[in-house]
Amino acid sequence: MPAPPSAPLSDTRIGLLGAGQMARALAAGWVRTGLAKPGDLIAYDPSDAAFEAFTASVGAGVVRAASAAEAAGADALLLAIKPQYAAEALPAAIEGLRPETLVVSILAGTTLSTLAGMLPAGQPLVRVMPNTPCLVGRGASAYALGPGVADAQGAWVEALLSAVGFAAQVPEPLLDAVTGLSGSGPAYIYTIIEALADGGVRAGLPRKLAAELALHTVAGAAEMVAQTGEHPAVLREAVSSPAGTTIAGLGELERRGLRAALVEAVVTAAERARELGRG
Ligand SMILES: NC(=O)C1=CN([C@@H]2O[C@H](COP(=O)(O)OP(=O)(O)OC[C@H]3O[C@@H](n4cnc5c(N)ncnc54)[C@H](O)[C@@H]3O)[C@@H](O)[C@H]2O)C=CC1
Ligand SMILES: O=C(O)[C@@H]1CCC=N1
Repeated sequence: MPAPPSAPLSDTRIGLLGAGQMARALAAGWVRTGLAKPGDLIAYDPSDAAFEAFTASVGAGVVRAASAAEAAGADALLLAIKPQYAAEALPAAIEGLRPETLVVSILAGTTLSTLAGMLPAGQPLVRVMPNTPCLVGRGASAYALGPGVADAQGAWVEALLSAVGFAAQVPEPLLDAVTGLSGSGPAYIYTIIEALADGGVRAGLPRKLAAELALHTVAGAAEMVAQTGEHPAVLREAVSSPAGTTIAGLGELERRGLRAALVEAVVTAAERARELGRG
């Protein structure tokens, strides 16, 4: 598990521009791990429904900012709006930004250079690609620091992301591939869990049991890779008896192209992130 956050981190007020799915997952994860108190989170979202869902997930005491500028007046500002709305939403936030406020963007595709062009010159800026399992402390995030980010600010971002899962610093050009793999990846795995359960039902299991077995099989297999450090192929071979059931099932996966489908899903999502970045 990640190291606990240090005391100064927990004193930082974080503004959020947008309080939707990903903002909620991060903020609830920070509160859950003790990194932030709900009252340190100041969110601006024009949607009442989004803010209500945010409060329900993160905890009573989160502050609803009356304007984007108010949220931007915190010590750091998380940009958690859709990439398509950035140009429209950012000017309202800029009024509240102080020159030293760290801006942390989770916008898919939108580059540091594009964001810098929409912010005051020299504003410290970090681009992050998190994923929704941050909500339960099992996120997978990567981040790239913009020019002018102080070492302490970089360390703060690393701590912020490590508190809710795995975090890695990468060169910015890799972030679109990160988006295709871990940003979008939870959705691929949910599909796999659902399909495994459907298979169980087709093979005769009651739905509830099939869903439980599918979930624990995926979680257990991931934990095996993590804890043994073995290559997945080695672990797969250990399940596959000669002329047994597994090799018969794996044959179907190969024939129907599961491996190629997953590779193409990641590559296509990464390309879509690049397209979003081109506007
Ligand atoms: N959902 C995910 O799994 C991930 C999403 N992201 C990124 O996170 C960002 C947000 O995505 P989601 O949370 O999925 O979207 P979402 O639609 O759930 O949340 C966006 C929120 O922004 C609000 N909003 C719209 N206009 C606004 C404005 N002018 N000022 C403030 N808030 C405004 C909307 O009401 C909405 O609640 C996107 O840029 C996406 O690329 C990154 C990683 C994973
Ligand atoms: O689907 C999307 O565009 C966002 C970015 C990564 C996950 N969700």
